Amino acid sequence: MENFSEWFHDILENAEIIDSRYPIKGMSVWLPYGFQIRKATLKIFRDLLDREHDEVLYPLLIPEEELAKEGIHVKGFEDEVYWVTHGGQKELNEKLAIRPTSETAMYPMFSLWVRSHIDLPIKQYQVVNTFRYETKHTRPLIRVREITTFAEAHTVHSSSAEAAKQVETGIELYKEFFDELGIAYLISKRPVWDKFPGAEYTMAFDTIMPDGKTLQIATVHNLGQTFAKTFEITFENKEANHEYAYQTCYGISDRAIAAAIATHGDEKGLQLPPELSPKQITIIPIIFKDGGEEVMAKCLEIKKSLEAKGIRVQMDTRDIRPGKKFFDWELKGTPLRFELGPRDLNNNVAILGRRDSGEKIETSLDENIAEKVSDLLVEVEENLKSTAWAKQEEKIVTLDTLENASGIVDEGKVIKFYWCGDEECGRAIEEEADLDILGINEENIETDKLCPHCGKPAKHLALIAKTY
Ligand SMILES: Nc1ncnc2c1ncn2[C@@H]1O[C@H](COS(=O)(=O)NC(=O)[C@@H](N)CS)[C@@H](O)[C@H]1O
Ligand SMILES: [Mg+2]
Ligand SMILES: [Zn+2]
Repeated sequence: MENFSEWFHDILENAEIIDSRYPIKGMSVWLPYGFQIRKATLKIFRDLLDREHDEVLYPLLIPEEELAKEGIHVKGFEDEVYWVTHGGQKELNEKLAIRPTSETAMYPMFSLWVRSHIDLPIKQYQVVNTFRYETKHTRPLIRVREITTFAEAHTVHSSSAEAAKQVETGIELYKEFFDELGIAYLISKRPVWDKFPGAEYTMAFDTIMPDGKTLQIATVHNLGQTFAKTFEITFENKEANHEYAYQTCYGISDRAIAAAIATHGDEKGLQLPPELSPKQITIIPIIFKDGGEEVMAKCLEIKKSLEAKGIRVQMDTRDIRPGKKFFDWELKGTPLRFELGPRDLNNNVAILGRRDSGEKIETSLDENIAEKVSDLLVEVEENLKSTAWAKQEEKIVTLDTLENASGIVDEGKVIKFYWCGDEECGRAIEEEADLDILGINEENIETDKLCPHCGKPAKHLALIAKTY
């Protein structure tokens, strides 16, 4: 893990997650194994969003006129938008943007739908691919040009308070989502100069990758009435007056999968929380020349009992030596394995192996194996999550001064510091340390400490780091 970037690229290839040799920079192919992980991730995500959102689907293409309507928004994306200019041989009379995100696809429709406060709130989400002509160094899953797993939620409200509350709901949903992926995260309010184009404020989730750099894995934006004014989304309120609506939007992407791979992976390869892992246990019959049939029969019986309990199980019956099988499934990150040989059968025992702790647990075959496996899977899930949070805690240092900030960050740390919150000061801090202020992690704290840069009274605890 010393060279995380190399480890990350290798694991995507060796565990057959994606193939980034697709002949367009920043675009890759989801391979079968990776696709199953993506599918499991989206199932977790949809189960959460479906609690109070409607899943929908909007067109990929956006008329230039709509994309350009909101000045700050289009400014923020003008260097990243891909355009469609032709239909067949014919040049289109209006360029069409390929969605970099879908505000300008959705909000003209909201404008058609919203008339009265009884039409509100609208809470929709879609899981689509979006396209951004990223000019910074692209990396598979981390900074891509086709964001294949862009899950964007957009909500419309009849009051500013309700929109602010929805931002909090979005944050809670994402906390649950990342908790299920066992990913540790930091939540901060992005500095004003780094918020989403057109938003009033942006709340962001960052995770500390093994190399100490932080990755923005989700954002929740309070859009205020800016887009409602641009797209004429107005409603008749209870007092029969017309008001502009209040909006939020929030999203995650392929980075959620990148973060799960990075968080739980190790020198042996991929490691996945049981909910994400395509298979949760591999049964490995240890076959010698004699006693093979009984071993196979027992293994099949165990496989059936696991499947009956809804456990995703596979049996590795390849004619290769067991050690190679262990290696392969450790590389693929399968949480558990079940080994059974003729001698074990005679002693009426089997071995359950844990990928996370390396533990080998001798188990009587008279036990309820399916129950034991279910319990172990819960233990593995808890262990992976608590390990991730412990690792994150180790990487955060709270400092009174930013003197040696870049040196400390180079050791793979994230710095929490007392900040005045002023933009000019913040930008100067970033400039001097050549780092990014992630934002305010604890707002309006009680402290008599002074801002390390400008000496004004500190108002918040902020985070600063090297970022992806
Ligand atoms: N090039 C990229 N590759 C992978 N993920 C990305 C990329 N650009 C953005 N993301 C992810 O997508 C999330 C949402 O993107 S965003 O620009 O911050 N916000 C929006 O687009 C809003 N419409 C909410 S969906 C980001 O928090 C980040 O995690
Ligand atoms: Mg970007
Ligand atoms: Zn200051």
